[in-house]
Amino acid sequence: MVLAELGSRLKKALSSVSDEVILDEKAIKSMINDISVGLMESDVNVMLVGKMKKNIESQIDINNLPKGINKRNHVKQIVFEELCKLVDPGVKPYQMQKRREPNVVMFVGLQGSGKTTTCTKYAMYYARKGWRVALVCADTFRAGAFDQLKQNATKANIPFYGSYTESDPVKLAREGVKQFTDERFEIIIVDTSGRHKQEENLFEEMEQVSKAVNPNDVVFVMDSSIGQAAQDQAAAFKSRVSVGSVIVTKLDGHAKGGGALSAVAATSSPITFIGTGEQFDEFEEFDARGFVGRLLGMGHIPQLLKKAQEVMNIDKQKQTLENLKEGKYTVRDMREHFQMIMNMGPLTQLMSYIPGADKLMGKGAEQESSAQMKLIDDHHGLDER
Ligand SMILES: Nc1nc2c(ncn2[C@@H]2O[C@H](COP(=O)(O)OP(=O)(O)OP(=O)(O)O)[C@@H](O)[C@H]2O)c(=O)[nH]1
Repeated sequence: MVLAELGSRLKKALSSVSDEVILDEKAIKSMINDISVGLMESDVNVMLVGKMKKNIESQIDINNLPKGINKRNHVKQIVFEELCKLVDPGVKPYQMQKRREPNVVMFVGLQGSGKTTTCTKYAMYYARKGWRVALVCADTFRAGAFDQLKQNATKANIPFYGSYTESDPVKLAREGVKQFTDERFEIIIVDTSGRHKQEENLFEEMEQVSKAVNPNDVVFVMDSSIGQAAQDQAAAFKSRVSVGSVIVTKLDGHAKGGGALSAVAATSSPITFIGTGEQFDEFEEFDARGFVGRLLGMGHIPQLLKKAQEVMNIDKQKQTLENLKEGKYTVRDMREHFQMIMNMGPLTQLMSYIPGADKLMGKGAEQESSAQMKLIDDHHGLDER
């Protein structure tokens, strides 16, 4: 689970609302304080935390609640909504469109933010949903960038375009987009160069590539380890190209993730996905309510259903149901079901969509179940060979 530390801190603070014998002003104050400290330890900006604190306080008048209202649920709901506001700028991101022209998406960000890896994760995400997706490498700055994209794309089975000899990123981007447009691809992803710092050369190159390919969306990829400094970085990129969405990476490894997410939201940029690991399936759609719900251990059933629908072959399921009615369930059926569950992503991620599952799965249990799933996976691999 991403931001596990912040999650357990927030859960503990909220559980005091259920556990206190008398829910009075003092108990509420202590809960708000605990939540604020937890957020600040996750590098959320002090001003944002202060604003959230005031908003919560102004909505909870514990001594004058209308009759019939469940005090504890009322308090929890207010806290939940305010936490959602911290990571939700309320701006709609670009939606892919099925039409004659392709959806061109340009990726920008600093070097090492995870751009190239994220391009592949993004491409795979849409390819799994049935879109015809291709990748263009317009990064001529970093030696080995094309090789990396080529390797990733080959592994993920995504067509790609790039060159070992061409040094003009604008030419490469234009040619790649033209080739895939002619070949009727529906989503063309252009990976651009990064630099160590936000510097003029990077921004100029970005603007030129953007002019050449006229993207429908510009995705800014940002490493969560920079915490609240994300606000300045996102604002700097936004001021030079029309950033339409943000992907925050490496949320698996950094305690400052909360700071990064809230800082991006503060620039009114919608976060569309988060990166939660180096593997291509460690990539999640970002939905503020679902994210906060999972952080607080409330789960997110709609997302679980969506994931199941993505990997399910409905016709096959109907057949299995018919077979089950007749009492037939073969080892092949069982293997297919295990495979389907594994295609839904890491088990720990799935469990976080189930309300209260965090209580059932301690850290040891998490590791054990991933190991068990790996065993099944290995066994399945053997079977295939
Ligand atoms: N833990 C973790 N590692 C990630 C994630 N996303 C990317 N990485 C790793 O971060 C490192 C840098 O990723 P790249 O994709 O090469 O970064 P980049 O931004 O394309 O770098 P340039 O092409 O040099 O601009 C690699 O080791 C990736 O495996 C993530 O969500 N979690």
